Parts: sequence; structure tokens; C-alpha cells
Amino acid sequence: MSTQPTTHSATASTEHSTPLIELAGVDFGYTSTPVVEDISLQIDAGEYAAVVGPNGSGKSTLMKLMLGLLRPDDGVARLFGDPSHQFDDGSRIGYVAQHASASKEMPITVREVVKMGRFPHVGFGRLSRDDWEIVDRALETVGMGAFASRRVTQLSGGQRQRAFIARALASEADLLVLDEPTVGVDMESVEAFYDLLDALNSNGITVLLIEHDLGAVTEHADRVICLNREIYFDGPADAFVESDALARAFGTTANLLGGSR
Ligand SMILES: Nc1ncnc2c1ncn2[C@@H]1O[C@H](COP(=O)(O)OP(=O)(O)OP(=O)(O)O)[C@@H](O)[C@H]1O
Repeated sequence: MSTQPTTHSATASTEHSTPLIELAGVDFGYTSTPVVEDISLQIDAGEYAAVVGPNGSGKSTLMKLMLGLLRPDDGVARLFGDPSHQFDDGSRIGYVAQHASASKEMPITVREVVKMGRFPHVGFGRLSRDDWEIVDRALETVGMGAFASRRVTQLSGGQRQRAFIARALASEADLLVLDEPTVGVDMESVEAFYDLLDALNSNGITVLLIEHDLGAVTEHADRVICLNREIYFDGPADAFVESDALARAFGTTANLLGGSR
């Protein structure tokens, strides 16, 4: 695959000093029981951050609060400087869901999926020659040029995730948000997938992911946010490995960092 991402305009993320995501004193519960409490953090342009925590610790809820899909009961959530729930420029955020949830719904080709990344720019109008060039460059960047005509349903888990990253690149997103992107992806493809994320981040794209594979997180992400209803740790991945936050948040002293890789 190409390791030279070319589709993203790196200037887009460096010219803004406003945090991409900002949470201040955020509380949220689906019922009267709080699911996340007193969350304050910001994600700046160019970061490579991972949210980790045990099952049911509020990671997906936190992500939804960040993206404006849920509104805080208390506190403030901002996305690109606007209240998150009012933010409406979908082209700036590329979302990659878990492979399992994207598996059956798309009897269309890889190139058609990536084409969708241009919709925020052209509406449902026709793509120009320049738009198609962006689509094809995105496919090359993720190493999927040879699969452009393949149906998404006929891809492996890792290939499918690459196709969805290409869609984000085609939309020229500043922020790539991935929710457990390597679930169901074989180990060799996980390595290659993270190599791609590393390369995209080096090229200026902000990467924010929820990841269950703590070994991958600490090897690749620069920043770890460890959550269990409240934030147990937020800082450099190296310091996370050295800290006791993992044991406290997960309630175990087992080696969770090396087991899955
Ligand atoms: N729509 C909902 N309605 C009510 N409760 C919910 C809803 N979604 C999640 N919850 C509850 O909120 C808590 C946190 O769930 P969340 O999905 O955010 O955790 P998570 O850390 O992403 O979990 P996992 O790692 O298992 O995916 C859980 O107790 C869950 O049962």
C-alpha cells in the first residue's frame, strides 16, 4: 500500500487554534444514574488520542457526547468551537464504525462508498473530474485502488475499514473518529491498519479512537484517555503504561497491555 497519504490538506488542521473537541464539566446519564461524570478534556488539531476503559465504562457515550449525538445533562461540549449538538459540517469529521455494524448494509462497490465522502461538497449533484480524482487518490492512499470495483460485502474486515477511511479522506475530514475499528480484523491486518493511521496522523489528520486493544493503543497513539465513568488518566501513552491508572480503572492487575498482540 502507499504510505504517502496525499488526499488531506494538512493546512486545514493546523490553521485552527480552536480545539477540535472541548468538554468542560460534562455529566451524562441515560437515566438518573450517571454514565459519565465531570469530564473535562480537549482534543487539539494533529493529536492521536485513544479512549480506553472496561466494558460499559462509558466510552461510546463519551464519543457521542463529543460528536453532539447526545447532549450533556450538565457542562459544555463543543465541536470545532460550536456547541456539539449544533455542529453541522459533516465533511470535517470522518467516522469509522466497528466493522460488525457496517458489514451487511452495503451491496455497493468500494468506489461508490468512497464517493459518498464527496457528498457534503457536491450535495447529490454530479461529481466533477476533480472530485473523482480526490476519490481515486483516497483509494490509493489506503492501498485499496485495486479493489475499487469490488463490492464492500466481499471485502475482509481490514479492507472494509480501509474503504471507510478512504471515504473520510475523500471528504477531506480534519478529524478521524474510529469506534473499535479493529474488532474482527485479523492480527496482520491490524498492524497494517495502524501503520495507515500512523501515516495519516503524520500527515496532519487528527485521530481519535476507542480501542479495546491496549497493546495497539500504547504502541501507536500519543495520548491515552482512560475512562471508567470518570477520567482515571489523560496523558502520554508512555506515562499511562507506567501509571497505576490501568489497574484502577479496569480493577485488575493482569497484564492487559501485551495480551492481544
Ligand atoms: N441507549 C442507552 N440507553 C440506556 N443505557 C445505555 C444506553 N447506551 C449505553 N447505556 C449504558 O451506559 C453505560 C455505558 O455504555 P457505553 O456503551 O458508553 O460503554 P462502553 O465503554 O462503550 O462499553 P463497551 O466497551 O462494552 O462497548 C452502560 O451501562 C450501558 O448499559
